[in-house]
Amino acid sequence: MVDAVRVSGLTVVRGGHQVLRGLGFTLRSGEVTGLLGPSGCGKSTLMRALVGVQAGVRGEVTVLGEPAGSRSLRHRIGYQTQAVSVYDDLSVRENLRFFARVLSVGATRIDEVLETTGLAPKADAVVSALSGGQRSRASLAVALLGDPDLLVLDEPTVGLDPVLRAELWGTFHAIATRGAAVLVSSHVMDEAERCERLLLMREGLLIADGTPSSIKADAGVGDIESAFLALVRGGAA
Ligand SMILES: Nc1ncnc2c1ncn2[C@@H]1O[C@H](COP(=O)(O)OP(=O)(O)OP(=O)(O)O)[C@@H](O)[C@H]1O
Repeated sequence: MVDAVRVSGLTVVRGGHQVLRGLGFTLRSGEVTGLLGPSGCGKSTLMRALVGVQAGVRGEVTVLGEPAGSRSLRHRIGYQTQAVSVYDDLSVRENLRFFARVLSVGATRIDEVLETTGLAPKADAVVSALSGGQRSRASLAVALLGDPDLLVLDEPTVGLDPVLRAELWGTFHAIATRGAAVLVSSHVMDEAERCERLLLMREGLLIADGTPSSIKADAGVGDIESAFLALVRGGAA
């Protein structure tokens, strides 16, 4: 597998406080990596640094062989923020048409992302009439329009029921299988088992980087939540 992202010595200072404290890791194409940690530990800041929209970044962040934020990366990265990023008063298809024009993407891609996100039956529904999960999938559909090589998803499953969550994780894996690197953040530890690889964060530091099984085995416990607690108690951060 190819490294889609290489990060070393990544530090971000906001309001005089070190929000990220010298992180180093790589992300591989074809894998779903989970970014897990408690609220406020720096997950969104890290994601913004990868996408190239974070202020106050120090260290090296290379995405698809280019420095993060390079113009040439714009169409190669899909980013879903925590806020729903589609227009409420337009239908799903109208939103996709609008963003496809912005990205200079052909109309056939609209049908593909509707299929991938399971939104084809809701294509002509106005966004304001959709459920929370469907809105979240509409934002995901927009993030997928450019057929990105790196997909960065900030808490895409928050507030969704277990069935929808399982479906969305299936979608993330399908996207990775087609060759993209997928980074998904969550503060819910039980989502860890759905990832091929995990980055565990606490207070701006990376406290573990590995497969769910290797992290559990290293900590000598049976679940990621216990592994996280063992790492914290052992003084990893
Ligand atoms: N502009 C800013 N000035 C000062 N502190 C900031 C600023 N932006 C973020 N922070 C702090 O940086 C830390 C990390 O924030 P971030 O949003 O990255 O966390 P998170 O892990 O994504 O949290 P959540 O899971 O709640 O979204 C928080 O403690 C936050 O208060």
